[in-house]
Amino acid sequence: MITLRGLTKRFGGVTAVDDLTVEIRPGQVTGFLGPNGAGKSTTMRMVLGLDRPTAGQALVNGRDYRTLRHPLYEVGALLDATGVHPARSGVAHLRAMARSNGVPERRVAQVLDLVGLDARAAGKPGRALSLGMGQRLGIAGALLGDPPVLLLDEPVNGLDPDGVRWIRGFTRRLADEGRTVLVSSHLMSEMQQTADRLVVLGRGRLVADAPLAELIAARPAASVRVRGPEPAALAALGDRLAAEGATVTADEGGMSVAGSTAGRVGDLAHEMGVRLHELTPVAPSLEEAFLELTADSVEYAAGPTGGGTR
Ligand SMILES: Nc1ncnc2c1ncn2[C@@H]1O[C@H](COP(=O)(O)OP(=O)(O)OP(=O)(O)O)[C@@H](O)[C@H]1O
Repeated sequence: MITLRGLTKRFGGVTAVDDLTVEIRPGQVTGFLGPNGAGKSTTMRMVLGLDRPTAGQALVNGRDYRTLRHPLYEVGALLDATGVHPARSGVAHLRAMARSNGVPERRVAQVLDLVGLDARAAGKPGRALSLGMGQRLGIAGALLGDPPVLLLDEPVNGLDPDGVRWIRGFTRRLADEGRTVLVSSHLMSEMQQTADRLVVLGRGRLVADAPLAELIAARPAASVRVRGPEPAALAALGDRLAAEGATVTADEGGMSVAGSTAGRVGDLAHEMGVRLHELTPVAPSLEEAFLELTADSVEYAAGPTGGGTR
């Protein structure tokens, strides 16, 4: 379990994370979604004790990271690719990590096995690792202490389709084992494939916190597609809808009606005796819904003060 309470981080004049209160629960993959610069990495860094909150709290299993006696046993993280020294092998990296955290060395072979890295791959120096192997190694490191909580920051960035599939399957398995799994991404399409629940950030603020299915269902219908065999009757229907305040755009074989509902268009067509062959609500794509949710922060990211330095 990860608990954020009023979590706030300011860097000079930039509020990277703004009064964030949310609970990330076990047994689920929680997608942490937001455009670049929304504050996802900063939030994860505060959970891991790498950045100190300006205000509020970030708790792992009810405790501040800095008070955990054996943090590797409580929370594992993949923050950036691997952190493996270019000249050091993956297995040497994991052994050093295990030693300095009081994890028995036999666990190294176990985690390599879990992430599907064989001895040959694990024996390569950091500089010879592909991005996909580097991610697996990073996740192996996160799993060394078999922690109940895992944070993965943009784990699929730059991976090939096989690597992406592997990460998706693996995060699912970790959640099914009852762990708390928080996975960040700036891509709605990615989260759609991975997450049970979404926590959406925009400009450091909580924009949504709901099951994925609920967010999908809550998307408003952007417009209604209407087709019929009688152009004149359809045009009359369009005029009535426009008079009610809808925006009607004629297109081939029919029209598109925004600012009304399929129910209203259908009722009116019935009342006017207009034959219809199609009446289809057209929902915006999830990507569009996401952009809408985070529109403020997108503007912010594109604005003159958006691209601050780390
Ligand atoms: N150490 C720092 N010093 C100053 N500003 C920072 C620092 N770290 C982050 N920021 C700023 O805080 C804001 C949030 O950044 P953060 O990296 O947390 O966002 P993000 O959602 O993880 O985006 P990305 O996917 O691009 O990493 C940005 O405006 C960023 O420039």
